[in-house]
Amino acid sequence: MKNSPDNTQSLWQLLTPHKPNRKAFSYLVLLVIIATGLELVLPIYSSYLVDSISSDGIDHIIIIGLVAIVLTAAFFEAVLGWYGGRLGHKVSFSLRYSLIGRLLHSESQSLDDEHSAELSARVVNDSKEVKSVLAEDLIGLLSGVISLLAVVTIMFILDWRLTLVLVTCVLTGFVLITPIALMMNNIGKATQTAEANLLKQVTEWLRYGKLIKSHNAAAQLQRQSKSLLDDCFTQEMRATKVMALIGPISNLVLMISMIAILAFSTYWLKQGTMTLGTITAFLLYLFGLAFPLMAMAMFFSNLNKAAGAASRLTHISQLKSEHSDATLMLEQVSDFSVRDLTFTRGDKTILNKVNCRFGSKGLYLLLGESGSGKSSLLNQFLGFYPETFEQVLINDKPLTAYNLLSVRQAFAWVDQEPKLLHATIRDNLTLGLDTQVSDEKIFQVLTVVGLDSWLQRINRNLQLVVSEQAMQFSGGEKQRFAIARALLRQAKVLLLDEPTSALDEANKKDLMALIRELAATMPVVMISHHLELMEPDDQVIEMAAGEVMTTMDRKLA
Ligand SMILES: Nc1ncnc2c1ncn2[C@@H]1O[C@H](COP(=O)(O)OP(=O)(O)OP(=O)(O)O)[C@@H](O)[C@H]1O
Repeated sequence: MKNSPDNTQSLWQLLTPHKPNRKAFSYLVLLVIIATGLELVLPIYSSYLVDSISSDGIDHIIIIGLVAIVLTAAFFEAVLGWYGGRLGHKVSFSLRYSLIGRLLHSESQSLDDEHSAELSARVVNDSKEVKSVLAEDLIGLLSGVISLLAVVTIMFILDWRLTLVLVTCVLTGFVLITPIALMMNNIGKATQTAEANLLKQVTEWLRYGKLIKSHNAAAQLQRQSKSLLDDCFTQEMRATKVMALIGPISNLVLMISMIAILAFSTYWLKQGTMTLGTITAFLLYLFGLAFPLMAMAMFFSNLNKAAGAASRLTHISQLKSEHSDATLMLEQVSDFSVRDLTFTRGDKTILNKVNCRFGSKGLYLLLGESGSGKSSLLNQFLGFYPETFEQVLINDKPLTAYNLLSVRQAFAWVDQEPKLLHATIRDNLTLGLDTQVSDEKIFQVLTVVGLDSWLQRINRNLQLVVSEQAMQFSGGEKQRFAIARALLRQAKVLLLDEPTSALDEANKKDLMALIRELAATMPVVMISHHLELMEPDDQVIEMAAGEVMTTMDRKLA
């Protein structure tokens, strides 16, 4: 993934559609002003309290006032934390929702070079960086700026000499801390990349757990994980070193400021040009300033991290979405074909000037050696490749004319290795269906595809979760299950990619009988390597090296 040249601009562009509305932002600013204001009132009130202590003690009303200010300040601080957090979480929700949508709706080829686990890590982790800069650091910055301006003004009114001392100390602290905090920028980006790599590898290894065990590769891969973990460790240690520097430097600046203020104020107190109350207020403001200053430094550091994350998320948010703005709905399929279709990937010509036509019913066998382009030809009808839409015709109209969703509703595709989601049997079977399907209908279809004994074995439990690793299906059962899923969609065309490859002779025969039954009412295009499956009425298309060699109604002798 490329980093865009201006990361901060990427962050802004990424957030623009998701940022809180003006009203919500105004409430946030109002809360910041109230909470910060109350915190600023406290030192002035304390100064007043100290100066009003006499040998008779102190007025109760003044103490009650102090408690009221402390409690109200605490209350508003809590409300601000809650409200700011909520705004940040909402932005994160909206951002993640749109990124997930973009990934799911993107043109399938745009993800060809990406790794799914890395993309997931981006959507989850990078958006977290963006959120924390909004939910936490932005509030810190706002209250920090307000505090700083207000405190310096109040102090200046209280005593300009001591203010000059304080401002000098604060500026020194800022000059020392900011460059160190900015070092976090590159570290943050490197940490995110290292973590995304780790997640990518671990996900892959867990997904193929049985392959790894069967190849005795567990120990080897665990050793490989060391270098990924080393990478994470190195970046995390760099961050820890920077943070370890920031803490003592802030403390040092705070201490020196305190000593300077105490020294000067004691001198001016002895001269009689300053009261004890003013000194109390200054010391409290000094403590109060430490947090906003740190928060401001953290904001700029985290802003850089978020901007780096945003440049990667922008890549996702700019993925090209599939075209589906055509309004013509595909209701019936009387024929479908490809005309002079050439399909390339990089330098490779996968399909070369292919012409073939399929009718409204019957079984079409797509034969050819491995790699001859059979699957690529079938995939053209599913609208995966916009560049060939004009050469793919349904009812003599190009694919561009049709609403893509209706095309995919009409063409059911059963993959060479049917994919089942980690979800219930019911959810797998009704994937993408808007209408409610009754249990009876599901049982009936499963029986039609010959899965009745399998159904008994799972106690007709449609809520059973299909596990990623457990073998709840044999190869043949999986194929049948995928065909049942296609039938439930009431598709008009069935595209089958080697459905018999995993089956023994008896199962192959049964499944072929089912396919032929279906082909009596609808077109079924089936990829196969097995010539012996052919029957007299089948139509055969033979492919070799991306070209159609023959299309014929082959009658067996
Ligand atoms: N997206 C792609 N990018 C690059 N090459 C591709 C892509 N899709 C297919 N190919 C290549 O095109 C060729 C044809 O692939 P295809 O899967 O269509 O063949 P096939 O006849 O169905 O093979 P098999 O019978 O083994 O399934 C293969 O060499 C494959 O590697």
